[in-house]
Amino acid sequence: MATMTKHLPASATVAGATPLLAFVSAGNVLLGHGQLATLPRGPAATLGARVGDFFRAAGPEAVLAGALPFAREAADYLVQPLQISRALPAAPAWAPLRWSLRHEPDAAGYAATVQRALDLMARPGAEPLTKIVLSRSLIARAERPIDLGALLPRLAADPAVTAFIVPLPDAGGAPRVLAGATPELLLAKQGRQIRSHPLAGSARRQADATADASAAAALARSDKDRREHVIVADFILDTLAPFCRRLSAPEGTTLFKTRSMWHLGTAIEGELKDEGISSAELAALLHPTPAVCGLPRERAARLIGEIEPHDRGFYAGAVGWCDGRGDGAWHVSIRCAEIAGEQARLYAGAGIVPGSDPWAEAAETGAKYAALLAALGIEMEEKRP
Ligand SMILES: C=C(O[C@H]1C=CC=C(C(=O)O)[C@@H]1O)C(=O)O
Repeated sequence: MATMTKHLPASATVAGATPLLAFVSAGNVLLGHGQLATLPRGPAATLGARVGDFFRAAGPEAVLAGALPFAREAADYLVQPLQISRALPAAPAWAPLRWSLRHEPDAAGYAATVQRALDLMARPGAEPLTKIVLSRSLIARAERPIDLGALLPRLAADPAVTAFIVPLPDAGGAPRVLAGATPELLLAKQGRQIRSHPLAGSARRQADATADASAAAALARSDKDRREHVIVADFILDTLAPFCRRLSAPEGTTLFKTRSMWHLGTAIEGELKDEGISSAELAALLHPTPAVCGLPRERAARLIGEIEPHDRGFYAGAVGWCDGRGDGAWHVSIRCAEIAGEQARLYAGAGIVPGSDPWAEAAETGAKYAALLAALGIEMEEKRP
């Protein structure tokens, strides 16, 4: 049986201090304070077994929360908080920061990578690449450390997202967290009931109401975006079907909006055959879906590793929590940044299918930074040269 590491850091204190971890969505708050234990770390394929061992020892009331990295083979980081609270404490005021910004790559470099992927897709091969999600990152450096307690309510200002802050494993420098405002539910489980709400297919929101409605209507009609989306919804339905006695997407694909983006979304609901399977195990099976990786999954993941200039780390992974009954909620870790001290590394990706326009995809990734830019108080305008 896997062993647990237990330690009680000096910061293991009370509700009210900056939490160790947080999930905040409309009407739902889960804050974890202090770190009681760490789940032995491992790859996605062993998460279900490790979580099962953990709760057999820790009992049904315990909670594990944390992050799965993008790469299925890389080690996850889940912790058991010492204390849970369900209300947001009064937040410290946000003190505006001065920022220096560096793109990795910039829009032109990203568009060139997209073109490379499109060329690969056009080449006939034994294992055709149907979709790949390519990302880029933006390194933002402030003159002072970023105040996570003040950032959390700013991330949660949009009721359409789940704001989150989760600790990341020690990398030698300042303590690291992944903080974000994700709109995408990978998997939620309560008893036998499961839900997933994949998103793929995007358009930037517009300030003018008429232009905004036209952007949404164009997205709903877009063949490229619908193809991008259907691949994700079908992958999730196919992966979950063997575990379910009922599984459906009752409303079909609909438009979903955050404050900065329109998306195509599909609300999937199901009833498990065996409610004993944990939400963590199901999330680890689904992850990474073609909303962040591609199809076929292994080929897309390999190519992402080869052609993206940065390591995704915990971006485009999953963040969430699970209790001893297996209930829990796991979200796709997008619209997020890895934050350590005064630095935030923001990430944004876009799904590429035959017919994608490299510059339009670069603009889409620029738009997807908006949620984090607004929360961090960064003004950025990226112009096509
Ligand atoms: C990969 C990201 O978004 C995914 C989720 C929604 C829409 C997407 C798209 O239209 O490409 C992406 O699949 C990201 O925000 O970094």
